[in-house]
Amino acid sequence: MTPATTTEATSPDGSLTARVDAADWGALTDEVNEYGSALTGPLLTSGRCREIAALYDDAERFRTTVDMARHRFGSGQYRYFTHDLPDAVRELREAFYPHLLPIARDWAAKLGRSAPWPDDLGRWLATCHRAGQAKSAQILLRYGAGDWNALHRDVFGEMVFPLQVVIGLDAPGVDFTGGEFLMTEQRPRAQSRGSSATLPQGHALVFTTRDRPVASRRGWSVGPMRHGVSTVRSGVRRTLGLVFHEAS
Ligand SMILES: O=C(O)CCC(=O)C(=O)O
Ligand SMILES: [Fe+2]
Repeated sequence: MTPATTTEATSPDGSLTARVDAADWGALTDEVNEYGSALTGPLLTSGRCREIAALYDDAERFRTTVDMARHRFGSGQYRYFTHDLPDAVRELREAFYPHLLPIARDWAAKLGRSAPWPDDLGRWLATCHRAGQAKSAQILLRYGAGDWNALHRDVFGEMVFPLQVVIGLDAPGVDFTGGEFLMTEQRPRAQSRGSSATLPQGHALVFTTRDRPVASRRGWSVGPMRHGVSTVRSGVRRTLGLVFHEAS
């Protein structure tokens, strides 16, 4: 057998940017426009997922740890990374941004809103900082049996990017059961519509942060959305959350 090259051995999933770029962004964009969310397909190897999940125990990487039950956010724990992001997390966030940007701008145009997001993610983050949203919003989450995430929105102030990404780090049906990703969409003067997604290990889900344009008789109306996670029935479910604005 030919020995693996160094690159293959250390980085079997190749460049993360190349993996993100290789997703079918035309189809993903259509699906996000239709439903407010879409799964990318496989991006990270299980080894890479384990590596990222293992960061959870490295306390110095995080600025704060949230006990979800204490805040009545559900049950479980998550940790906010410091600005000194691990390379893989930084690369993934930067890789997604240019693909989400056209969707964000299109949504803003449909809703008659301003689109304050420059091509350069760093410049947008600097704008967030100047507006008083200066803390890292990138998180690692860990749910054990009985844990869940209440329906919510990751909005921290005026500075909002309308889409975000969550990456599954454990395998549903193998490492855990339950723990479906949940979304609701509020309809004007009607009851909400629910949807769910099983997040496979190493796949990413692109989803709506606050609201999205929904076709209505008179053009586009605002469809407010929330997301959360159903109760994990057994095992451990860990995820990486990428948000494209900063926290306060
Ligand atoms: O664990 C998940 O699937 C969702 C976590 C979440 O709320 C987020 O990424 O914003
Ligand atoms: Fe969230």
